Amino acid sequence: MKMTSIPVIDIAPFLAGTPEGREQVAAQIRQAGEEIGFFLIKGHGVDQDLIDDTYAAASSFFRLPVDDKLTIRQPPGNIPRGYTPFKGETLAASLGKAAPGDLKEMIDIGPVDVPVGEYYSGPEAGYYFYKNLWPEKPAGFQGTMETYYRRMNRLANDLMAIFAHALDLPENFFFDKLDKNISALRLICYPEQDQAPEPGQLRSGAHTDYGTLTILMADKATGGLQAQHRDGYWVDVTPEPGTYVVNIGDIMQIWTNDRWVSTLHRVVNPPSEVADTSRRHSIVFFHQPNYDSIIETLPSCFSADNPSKYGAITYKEHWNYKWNATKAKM
Ligand SMILES: O=C(O)CCC(=O)C(=O)O
Ligand SMILES: [Fe+2]
Repeated sequence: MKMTSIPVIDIAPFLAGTPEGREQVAAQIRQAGEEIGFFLIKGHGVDQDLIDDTYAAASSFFRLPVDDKLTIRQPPGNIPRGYTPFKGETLAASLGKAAPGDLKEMIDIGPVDVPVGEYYSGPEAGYYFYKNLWPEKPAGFQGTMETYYRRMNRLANDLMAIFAHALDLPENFFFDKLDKNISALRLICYPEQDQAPEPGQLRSGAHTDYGTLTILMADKATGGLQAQHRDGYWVDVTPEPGTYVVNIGDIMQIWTNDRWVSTLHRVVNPPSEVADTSRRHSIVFFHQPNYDSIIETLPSCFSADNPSKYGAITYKEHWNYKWNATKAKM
C-alpha cells in the first residue's frame, strides 16, 4: 500500500527519560528512518511563542523593500551568510542536474556564540564560523534568531541521542562529533508567482540535505514540500500545527551504511489558479557536524556480511562540494 502521509512521532516519552519511553520512541524513529527518512515530531518541548516570534520576524523581513534586504546581501565568494535574492540558488545542481534558479529568496545564519581560537578562525575554519549579518529591520530580529538557533541546537542534540539509541549505540555516541557543529538556520520565502515558472523550475529543486538531520517549520501555503518514498513516488509533507518536520540528511545515510535514507525532496509550485496568492515561508535548521568530523560507517552498521559502502571523508569535504555546486553565477 502506498504511504499517503509521513509518520507522526511523539518524542515526549524519550525526553521524560524512562527506559520504556526511550525505547518506544527510538523504535518509531528507527522504522521511519529506514522507510522514508521523514517524520513529523510532536512533544518536542519548543515553546510555541518562540516559534511564532521567529516566523513573524522572518516573514516581516521578506516584506521589506528589496534595497533593505540587500543591506545584508550574501558576501562575495558564496559565503553562507546573509540574504540571497530570488533565484540565487539551484538545489537540483547539488545532485548534478541543470535547472533554472529556485523560486525562493532566503537568509542564511550560522553558529551563534562562537568561541575565540584557532579552530574557529584559523585557516581550517574556512567560512564555517563566519560572522552573521543582521538586518536593522525588523526590530529584535537578531535576538529572536539567536534564541531560536540555540533552541534548535538543543532539540537536534535530543534527536541525535534518540538516533544513537535507535542504532544500538550509547545515547551520547554522537556528541563529540557535534560539540562544535556548523549548523545553519535558513529562513526561506517562496513568493507569490505572477509569471509561469520556466520548464523544470520549482520552488526548490529535488535534493537531499547535506548534514545529519533537518528540523523544519513551515506554513501551510499551497505549493509545498514533497518527499520521495524509497519506491519512487512522491508523498506530500504537510506540517501540523505544533509539529516539526524532521528529515535524515546525507551524513546519517553514510554513517548508517544506507540503512537510513537521506530522502530526496523538493518544494513544488502552487497550482497556477492560486499561484499569484500563494506565499510560503519555511524556517529550516540544517544540523551539521563539526567540520573536521570523520564520517565513516558506524560500528553498529557494518559486518562481514554487510561491508561499508562508503570511504571515510570529513564533513567539510562533503559540504564544500554540495554548497559550491548550487550557487548562481551572479
Ligand atoms: O521549504 C521547505 O519546505 C523545504 C526546503 C528545503 O528542503 C531546503 O531548503 O533544503
Ligand atoms: Fe532540503
